[in-house]
Amino acid sequence: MAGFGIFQDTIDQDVYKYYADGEWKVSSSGNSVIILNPSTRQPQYKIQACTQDEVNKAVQSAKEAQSIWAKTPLWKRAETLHKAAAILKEHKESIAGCIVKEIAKPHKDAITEVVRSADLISYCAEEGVRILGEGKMLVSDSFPGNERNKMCLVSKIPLGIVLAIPPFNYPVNLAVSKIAPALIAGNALVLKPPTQGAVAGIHMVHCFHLAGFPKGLISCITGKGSEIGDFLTMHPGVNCISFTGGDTGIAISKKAGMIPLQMELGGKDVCIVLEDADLDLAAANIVKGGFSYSGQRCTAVKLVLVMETVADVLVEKVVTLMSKLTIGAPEDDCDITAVVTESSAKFIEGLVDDARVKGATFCQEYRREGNLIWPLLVDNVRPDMRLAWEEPFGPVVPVVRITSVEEGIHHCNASNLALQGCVFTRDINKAIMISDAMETGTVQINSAPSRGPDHFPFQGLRDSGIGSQGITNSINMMTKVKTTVINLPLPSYTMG
Ligand SMILES: NC(=O)C1=CN([C@@H]2O[C@H](COP(=O)(O)OP(=O)(O)OC[C@H]3O[C@@H](n4cnc5c(N)ncnc54)[C@H](OP(=O)(O)O)[C@@H]3O)[C@@H](O)[C@H]2O)C=CC1
Ligand SMILES: O=C(O)[C@H](O)COP(=O)(O)O
Repeated sequence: MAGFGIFQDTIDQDVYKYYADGEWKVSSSGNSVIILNPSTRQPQYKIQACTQDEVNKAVQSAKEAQSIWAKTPLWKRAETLHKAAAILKEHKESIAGCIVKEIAKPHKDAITEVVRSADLISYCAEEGVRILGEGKMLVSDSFPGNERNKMCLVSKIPLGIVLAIPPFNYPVNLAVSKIAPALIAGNALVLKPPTQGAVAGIHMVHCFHLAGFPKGLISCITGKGSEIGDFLTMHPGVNCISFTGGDTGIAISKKAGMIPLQMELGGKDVCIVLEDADLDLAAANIVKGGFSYSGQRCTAVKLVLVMETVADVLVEKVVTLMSKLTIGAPEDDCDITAVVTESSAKFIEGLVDDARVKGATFCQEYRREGNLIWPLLVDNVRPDMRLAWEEPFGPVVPVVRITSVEEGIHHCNASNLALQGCVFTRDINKAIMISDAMETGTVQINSAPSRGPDHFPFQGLRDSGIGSQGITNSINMMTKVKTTVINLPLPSYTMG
């Protein structure tokens, strides 16, 4: 249960503490932030509103801890990460319980998120041992005009302090996808968890605490992003920012200093369905891709672009499958649960109203109670409607009927968001050509967009991001290359 058993140090009366210098602490601000339960819209948890001074202190102790951690053998770093993974898995129920209450994720999906996160940490530890354990040696005589008198040893070194800012929808998984690569690479880590999801994040950080990392190496600074975010992202002590979220990331990238940035931002993932597609497969993927976690995934199917000739059949199949979705409480494992906040529900409603006024066809009656929105397929969406371009981040999927593949590709490439996309066809040659023409970070052929498995590269083009995630890419991104050149007095050739 949240805040009990091994987690009792994380809470002071009814306010969760923040974590710095190896200890759970109460903020000197005397202020807390209330987290509302999306389903009940009642206060569920309280977290500390940290001060700038507390950020400064956390950064200072991260700096000291990092120099110790950088001297810790790689196998030992990996061993400590494996330990954290095991503790996390052991406490999956408590952590999933927080996820259910804070972000209304269905219980079974919350459990999957925690287990997936533990596996990510372990995989990252193993991958780190492999890729950081080996370097490169270059010799000078491969470049014109040189003899073999210089040997260049290339290795990867830590950046220093990585600032991790994950979004609400995967408060554990998208936090560890930043924490584990940062740590295995020898960095210290400052986490600013999303407010909605912070308590799950605090429980997860406690698992790292119990695993025995040096004090100060990891900290968890809580508070509203709008209040403490700029101070953190512009902090001179931060050497790298790994951020996942919405347009906030664009603003951060403009304000941050000359440090590496990893930005995974929004998506408007299209699903192109051709005449020769397996329409049952496409329909099943549209429903799974569009409505899992009520559409609150950056990789959700956010626009169906279907050839007019098969549109009626596809829409009918999707509507039939949608009628089987259960709607209600995350505790009951319902498929569709309340969206994260009231402002999110209102935003989604605004998109739906716009489509209604402009003449789209509603395949179901629009229904909303509080933050709970019933799943909705909106057919005959046209490019002048907001739903054609904006991401609802909710259980609403628009359908645009197209008369040519080129029209679909054009729509996909005209969007400022370019995370993933998918294409359904039985013709692999067409699939490859369409995939090549789609200017997005990833194209899935005959399956809905998806980030995982977590070692696959994951990236967005245009406003969807900077850099690439995925375990290997994140480890590499959180290191810098260092070279040491051995200069010989005379050229030396092996066996020469
Ligand atoms: N590409 C991807 O992998 C993903 C993209 N997303 C995108 O994220 C959006 C929804 O997630 P959401 O959490 O609402 O996104 P936000 O961008 O609102 O928030 C993301 C994180 O940034 C923090 N934050 C807010 N303001 C600042 C600031 N000024 N400086 C620094 N940090 C700040 C938030 O904290 P706080 O909660 O305290 O405000 C939160 O931790 C959608 O657009 C979605 O597409 C979501 C998941 C994955
Ligand atoms: O945050 C998100 O929405 C993700 O990065 C998507 O992950 P998923 O495809 O595994 O749901």
